[in-house]
Amino acid sequence: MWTATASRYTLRMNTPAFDHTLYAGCAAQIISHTRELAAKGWMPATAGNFSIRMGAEHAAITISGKDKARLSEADIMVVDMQNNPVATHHRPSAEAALHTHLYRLFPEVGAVLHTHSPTQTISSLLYARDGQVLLRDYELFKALRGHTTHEAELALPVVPNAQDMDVLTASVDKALAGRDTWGYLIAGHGLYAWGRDINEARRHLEAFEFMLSCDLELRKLQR
Ligand SMILES: CSCCC(=O)C(=O)COP(=O)(O)O
Ligand SMILES: [Zn+2]
Repeated sequence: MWTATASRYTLRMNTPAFDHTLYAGCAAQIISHTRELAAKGWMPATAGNFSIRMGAEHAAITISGKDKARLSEADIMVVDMQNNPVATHHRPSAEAALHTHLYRLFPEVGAVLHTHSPTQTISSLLYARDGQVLLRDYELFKALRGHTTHEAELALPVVPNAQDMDVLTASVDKALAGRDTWGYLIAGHGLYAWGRDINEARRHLEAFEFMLSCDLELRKLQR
């Protein structure tokens, strides 16, 4: 009886908390995308955070405060869907709650990317009062999953910034209700974009960045 109990205990102790091979693959993808986007100047001064879903219960995510231009595998950790660190004492991104919120809300979401480019930050401040940026007639709508034509109007939500993640998550919940979007802006802060995998999330992020930069240029010309 004692032996059986002991061996069951040992078995549980040896069970890994997550699939390490899957984690290593996710970490490699996060590292290459963060490096490329940091090189564009979209992640200054340690800003931004990236994650990839690892099944129903876990996500690989950047550790808080790291220089996103110089990440190595040791800078990527695993959290559960309530933002608790898994098998590590590291602290996840200060905005991990915004990532897991999207994974809980949308089962098809496989990756979440957050950057702080100047264009994203300026647009988010310009449109903070409106609560959205209205984008019209861009061919690049077709880079967004589910969009097949430029003949459309797309509202990118803008939520107020907050340091309290419960407050911020509640604002995002409200802004996303009944809306079909692959991203949102946080005022004075930056852009969140997501997709079924990291390549799709990156495409969505770049499409939003491009359309927001066109919008800013148009505003200058129309003055
Ligand atoms: C230095 S930028 C302020 C924090 C932030 O907005 C961000 O995106 C990075 O925070 P993290 O904890 O993920 O490093
Ligand atoms: Zn941020």
